[in-house]
Amino acid sequence: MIFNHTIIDNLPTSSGSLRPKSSSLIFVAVFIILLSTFASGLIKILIRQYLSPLRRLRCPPIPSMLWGNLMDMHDQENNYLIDRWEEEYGPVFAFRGFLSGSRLMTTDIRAVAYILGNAYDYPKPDFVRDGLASMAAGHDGLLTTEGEQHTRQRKILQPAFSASSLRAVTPVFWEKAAEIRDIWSALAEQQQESHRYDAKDEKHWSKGAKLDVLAWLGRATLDVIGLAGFGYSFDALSDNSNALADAFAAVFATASTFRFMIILATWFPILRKFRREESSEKHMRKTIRDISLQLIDERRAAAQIDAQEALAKKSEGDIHSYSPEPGQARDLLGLLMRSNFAVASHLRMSTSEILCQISTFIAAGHETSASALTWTLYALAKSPEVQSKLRASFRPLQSIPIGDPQLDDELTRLPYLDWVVREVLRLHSPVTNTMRVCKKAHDAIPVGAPGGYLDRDGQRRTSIEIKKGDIISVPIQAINRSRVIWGPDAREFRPERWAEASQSRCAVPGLWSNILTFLNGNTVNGNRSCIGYKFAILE
Ligand code: HEM
Repeated sequence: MIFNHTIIDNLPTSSGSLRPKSSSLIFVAVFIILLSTFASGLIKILIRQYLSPLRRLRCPPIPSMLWGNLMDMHDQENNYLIDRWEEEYGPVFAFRGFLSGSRLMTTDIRAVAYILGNAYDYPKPDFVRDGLASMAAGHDGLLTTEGEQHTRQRKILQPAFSASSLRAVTPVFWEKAAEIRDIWSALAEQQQESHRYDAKDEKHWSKGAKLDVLAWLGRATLDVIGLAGFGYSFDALSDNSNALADAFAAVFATASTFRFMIILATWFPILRKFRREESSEKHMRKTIRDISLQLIDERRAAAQIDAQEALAKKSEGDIHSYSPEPGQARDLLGLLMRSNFAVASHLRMSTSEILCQISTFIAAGHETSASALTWTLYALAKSPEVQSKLRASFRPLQSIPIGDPQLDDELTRLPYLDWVVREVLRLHSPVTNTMRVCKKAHDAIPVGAPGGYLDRDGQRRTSIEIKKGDIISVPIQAINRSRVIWGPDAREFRPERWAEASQSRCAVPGLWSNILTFLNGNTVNGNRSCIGYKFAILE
């Protein structure tokens, strides 16, 4: 009886009132409420985990009852752990999460297609959405919304990624590519000069220069999304100590550290409120918010006139179309602002939604592209013969000046460039996996592997039983590199594979190029594929 004991402890020993101190009572009451909330939460988790049909799946050994396989998964290099598990347990198995709860992991492409094709029945788990929302100024951004709100937002934003809209932003890619080329050339020159000066040793020339390529490309892609999406100049490349670029780099670097608090907050949402926020994160959020408000303010008047003119010209039926008028801005900000004044509710976005979209697109559109470009340079540096072939394929285009649209067209028609881009994005997917949760009371996910898979009791099964609340991991990178799917050389960087008919017939349910890098979806039950994939490929 902790409660009584505490009250008795509060009784005055000599004279005075016999009433216990009210502050102690409140403290004890709060403590008991917290303890019972925690205990009932824990019991619920344990019961749910015990009843989960995923317990019937085969699973790797569990190194810790508390953290399951989570620490091993965090520490693995390049997702090879998942490859090993797939080799040992087949395309359908479970790994263990917090308190050893079973989570589904599947590389079976039919099962993955089913999960991604029913995106509103299999959304991102709440703890993932909360994490993304904290980067994106709230829960109203495209990455985190669900159902009708998500469908509406995607329809409004889609025209920003049409062929003609992307053609209009191509000069930004050229401009930033030239800028980073000049910066790197100058830095390399400086380093070589200093080597020569310091060591007076010609051999240093052959060592080349050291550059933090990922950090520089992060700055370049931040500039690109700012200009191409919102007509805003972050000047991250030209400003050596750009605070926003540094803040983004710090946020993404800390996101990759294993933190017990994050795991606990997965299951106890109240703890998310006490999450220690890095100062870089705070700074990033505040800067983006200030910039977004400034952008909204600047474009509000123009958007209002745009919307009124469109309304005056259109008949009632036309008001329900999504396409901007000829001459109207098709960049992201233009579409967002016009939607703020839309008459039809299914075309309208609130100011809070617009604020979230701006930070969503800045975050989703720049780190992923920087990572893809860094891996491209890495792959080319490791394969000098691919580098030579690629360079040779560009030579015939040397006479076409940069800025001439013919050059853009010719580049998109170069087969070797196309294979290199596909191969980098297959082998080095910047998003290595994603998570989903089952929202249906019960479901059976179909499996395509011939003969199905073996469960823990050695029984063959052709579908995966799953219950509401069960968590699924979609291992994007493991599927892109699976030897079962791509053959024995799956982990080699070999652009020529894309010339072989067998590869293009590969049945991975990806949005682009039969790889899972940009995920997939369908318009009926949720399309969560990357809306910016064409932008990224051009970039
Ligand atoms: C190589 C670069 C990129 C890669 C590998 C990539 C990959 C992905 C992936 C895997 C998703 C799905 C995430 C999930 O549901 O779990 C996604 C979603 C998204 N991406 Fe990309 N992305 C890239 C570039 C871009 C760019 C350049 C933009 C914007 C200009 C962008 C904007 C978005 C948005 C807004 C979503 C959310 C879509 C939705 O849920 O409806 N991405 N991306």
